[in-house]
Amino acid sequence: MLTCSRVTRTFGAVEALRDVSLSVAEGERVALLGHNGAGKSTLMKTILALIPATSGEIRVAGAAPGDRAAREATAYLPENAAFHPALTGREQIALYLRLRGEPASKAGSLLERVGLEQAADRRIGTYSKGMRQRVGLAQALIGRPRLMVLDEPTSGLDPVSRREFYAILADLARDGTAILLSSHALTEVEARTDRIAILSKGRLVANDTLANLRREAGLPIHIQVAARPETVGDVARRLDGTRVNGVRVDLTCAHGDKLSRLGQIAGLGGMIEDVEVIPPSLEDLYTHFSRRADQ
Ligand SMILES: Nc1ncnc2c1ncn2[C@@H]1O[C@H](COP(=O)(O)OP(=O)(O)OP(=O)(O)O)[C@@H](O)[C@H]1O
Repeated sequence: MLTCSRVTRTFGAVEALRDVSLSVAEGERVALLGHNGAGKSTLMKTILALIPATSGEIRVAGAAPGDRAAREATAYLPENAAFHPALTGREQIALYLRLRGEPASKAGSLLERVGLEQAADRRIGTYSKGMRQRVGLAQALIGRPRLMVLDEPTSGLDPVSRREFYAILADLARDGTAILLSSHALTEVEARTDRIAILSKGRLVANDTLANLRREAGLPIHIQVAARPETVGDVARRLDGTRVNGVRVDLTCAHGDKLSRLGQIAGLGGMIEDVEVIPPSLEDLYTHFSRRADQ
């Protein structure tokens, strides 16, 4: 649905994007991660034809950005979507529907889709930030887009609103919508997107599933072993681990040694109460790939 091939964008001496190649298939949710100034918004703007790329090629649903076919296929939710505070949710969505040449009567079903049916006839000025983001999502859903570009859609949302927001995105992806979203909140995209793309100083330094990135980075895995209080000293010694408190022993091992370490732990039988395997976090991977690109 979206392909970016070797996209570069410069602003004077600043290379905001350098040679970025990235694609998003139908039904795929891709998280675009990067520090402030990494180039996320610039990439989104070139995809939307709000600014041209300096070089490289972008295709949206087979068309060039800005072409009618590409525009019809694409929806965009900017980071801080602003709506008229005096309008109700229904009036605001009806306005966008009319601008797009669609019947205003569709506003109700769009607002229902994003869970705003109860508040549809209240003024947006009385909405919480989470509710305003939902209005933004309802607006983005007009015309059944095949590609959604969402710039930090969950910033400022509480955990419950975030969960609900991602549940709506999961439904859309199941229906075949391709989703590209940017985020600073690394942990929240872990289980909620299909692929992670990391931009660092304008370069794409990682682009794969979380499982593959973990394998590629080869960062150590942490294992927390809960031992019986009377055996914890013995367990720490036998596993050559670190005793953390009265009952816990922590181990660190390479990805390839995980199974043999778990076998060792299982061999201690009744001395062990529980085992927790903690893979490298997305934060660890993010740091790893950003640093690696700097070397
Ligand atoms: N119109 C512009 N003129 C000059 N420089 C720009 C312009 N737009 C972006 N830049 C520069 O390009 C680089 C990438 O900016 P961009 O806004 O794409 O980053 P970002 O990853 O979206 O950051 P953030 O997370 O802070 O939104 C930055 O160095 C920024 O200062």
